[in-house]
Amino acid sequence: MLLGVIADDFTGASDIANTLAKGLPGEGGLAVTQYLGIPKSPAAASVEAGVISLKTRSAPVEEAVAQSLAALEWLRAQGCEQFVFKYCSTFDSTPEGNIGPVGEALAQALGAKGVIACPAFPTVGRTVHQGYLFVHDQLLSESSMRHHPLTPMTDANIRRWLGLQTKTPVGLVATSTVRSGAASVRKALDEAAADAQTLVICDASVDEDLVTLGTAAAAAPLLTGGSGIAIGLPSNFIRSGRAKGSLTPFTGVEGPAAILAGSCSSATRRQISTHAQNHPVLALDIDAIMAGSFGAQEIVEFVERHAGQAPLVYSSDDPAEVELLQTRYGREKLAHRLDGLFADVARALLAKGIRRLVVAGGETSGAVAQALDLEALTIGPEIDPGVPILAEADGRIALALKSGNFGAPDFFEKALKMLQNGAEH
Ligand SMILES: Nc1ncnc2c1ncn2[C@@H]1O[C@H](COP(=O)(O)OP(=O)(O)O)[C@@H](O)[C@H]1O
Ligand SMILES: O=C(O)[C@@H](O)C(=O)COP(=O)(O)O
Repeated sequence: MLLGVIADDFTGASDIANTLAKGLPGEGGLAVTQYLGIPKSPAAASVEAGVISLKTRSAPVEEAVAQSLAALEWLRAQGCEQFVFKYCSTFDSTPEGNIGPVGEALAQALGAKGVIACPAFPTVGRTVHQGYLFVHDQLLSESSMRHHPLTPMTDANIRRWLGLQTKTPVGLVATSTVRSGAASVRKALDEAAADAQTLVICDASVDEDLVTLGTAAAAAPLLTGGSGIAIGLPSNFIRSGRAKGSLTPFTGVEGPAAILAGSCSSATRRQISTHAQNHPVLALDIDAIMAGSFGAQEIVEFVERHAGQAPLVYSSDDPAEVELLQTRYGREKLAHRLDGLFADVARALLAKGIRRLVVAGGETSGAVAQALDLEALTIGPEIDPGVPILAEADGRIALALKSGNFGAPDFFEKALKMLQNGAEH
């Protein structure tokens, strides 16, 4: 294994696995496997990039650090030469963490300073200018991310926000330096290192900026960022002859299907209303769930009753209702209960022979994937930017784990078709 990625949630892991598998146009990507948690056995010899999905984005800081270091150890034991810490393109974190503490702990373990920190993902509108993160034409703090149920993002100055989380000062490499080329970026990162800066926010607003950052970091032990930071990395390995440059084939999986959505993001809510126009949907009654009068069994019955019609079950709600429910039940208790419910539903559906499953939301996907006890998934074609098809090696089940904010309004129908037919939907 050449490249090891530690991702702080499961959808984010799919997102960067997709970037690495795709590579640059005309060059091909790396042979990527997404692991669900830290594997218990060694990786297959054919794997060039291993992406470990953790569920540490909203975990207590010490737990997130410990799990990330354990993932680093496993990847080191597989022979990785370089490591990436993948977090969200909207920098999902709180003033306590976990981007800062995990980034600093990994850097310390690898003896790295002047480490790139760049959440930019221009394809989906995430760009960084002078250390300020934009979501399309809005500052992060003016976007719908200010209402996120677990990590409300209220400051777009991510250098300042990250500074609240770190022990060492946070640097900045601005666009003017990035546009001067990889050598200038390298020099700026070396200067940052000499100045005791561990993490350095790097501006990027187009893919070419990210390729420049990737080239500048060809020999760096550690990079951190969104999936965009990986755009230039396969090239480093392919051009130096260390990787072949390949595309993973996927032929499709036939059989029962379902969609589960726990994401409350505006993109997911739009996808739910689009899907509801011509498919059966079940909106969960949260009060009934919290009272124990409605649960996994009723949900599975709904899915079975609508077999063949792409049934969708969702807990998603608008920010005002989410706030109300959180006040009523407590933010963590509610999220824990809903994540657990989706996990129970997924386990029951798998036992009943589900073959295609689409899940919306990072925390929700983490809970579901853990419940399904899947260890390693290969990466198939991209459904929408940042969301690939995932398949178990033995072909038992194909999945799409969709980041809350990703995907076009018709994502759910398109995803189920692609899980069935491969790239031809
Ligand atoms: N109606 C709801 N009210 C409050 N919290 C909810 C509701 N529905 C889902 N949640 C919780 O909100 C969180 C959404 O996070 P996540 O699944 O990561 O979605 P996203 O990818 O949009 O961030 C989950 O922990 C989920 O359990
Ligand atoms: O970087 C991104 O935006 C995604 O890969 C991601 O991590 C999104 O997380 P969720 O919205 O919690 O799924």
